[in-house]
Amino acid sequence: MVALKLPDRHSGEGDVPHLYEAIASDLLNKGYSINIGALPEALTEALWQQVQSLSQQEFSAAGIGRDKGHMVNNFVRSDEISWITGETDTGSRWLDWAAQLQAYLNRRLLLGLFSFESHYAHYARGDFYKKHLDAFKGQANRTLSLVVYLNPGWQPEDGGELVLYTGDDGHKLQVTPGFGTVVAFLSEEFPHEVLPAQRDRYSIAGWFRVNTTNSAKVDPPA
Ligand SMILES: O=C(O)CCC(=O)C(=O)O
Ligand SMILES: [Fe+2]
Repeated sequence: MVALKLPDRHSGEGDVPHLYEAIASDLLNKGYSINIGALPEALTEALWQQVQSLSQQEFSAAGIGRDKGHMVNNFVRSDEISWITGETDTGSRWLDWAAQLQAYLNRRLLLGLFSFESHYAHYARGDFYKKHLDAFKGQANRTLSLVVYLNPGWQPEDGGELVLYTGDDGHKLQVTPGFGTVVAFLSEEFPHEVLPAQRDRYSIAGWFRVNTTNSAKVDPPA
């Protein structure tokens, strides 16, 4: 008798269109998407291994704002970050996964996402990130925020939820930072915060940008 092997949705990084489509349709309908434990398991495991192997030296205090405006402000956020590059196998697998998501969203939603940057974040016990927006309206910088959590066995009493303010009426959602959960939201639309956790909390935060190199100069005059 021939044993049929059923495809395992989480067996590899190849089977991603289902998740990409879930994110695309959620963004279209609501502007945000929450997918519990949805990142391919092998990739989540590898990222978890990597974040655990980073030494304290490879993390630095997270700042607010970019370039000259960049400031470390422990009143707003107290986590530490480490930028992800394609120099390691795991880093490049993650960046490939994000690039495929970018390509899918551009095809499906015509978002015109152009670049992606991301970092690991470590919130030690008690760390937080107060309510903020990842981008400011009118400055076409960060368009889509993406967060993935790397915390096996997270319990409700561990805290550390992401609070996403989804409505003008103050309506909010709380997301448990559980292993492989993937959250995406339009950066200009959704204020959010990270509540203090009772144990170490690991994540990746990333942002897709549109191309801001002065399109007026590049486009031919009408
Ligand atoms: O870790 C999270 O849940 C969100 C992090 C965040 O808001 C940020 O890094 O901008
Ligand atoms: Fe944020």
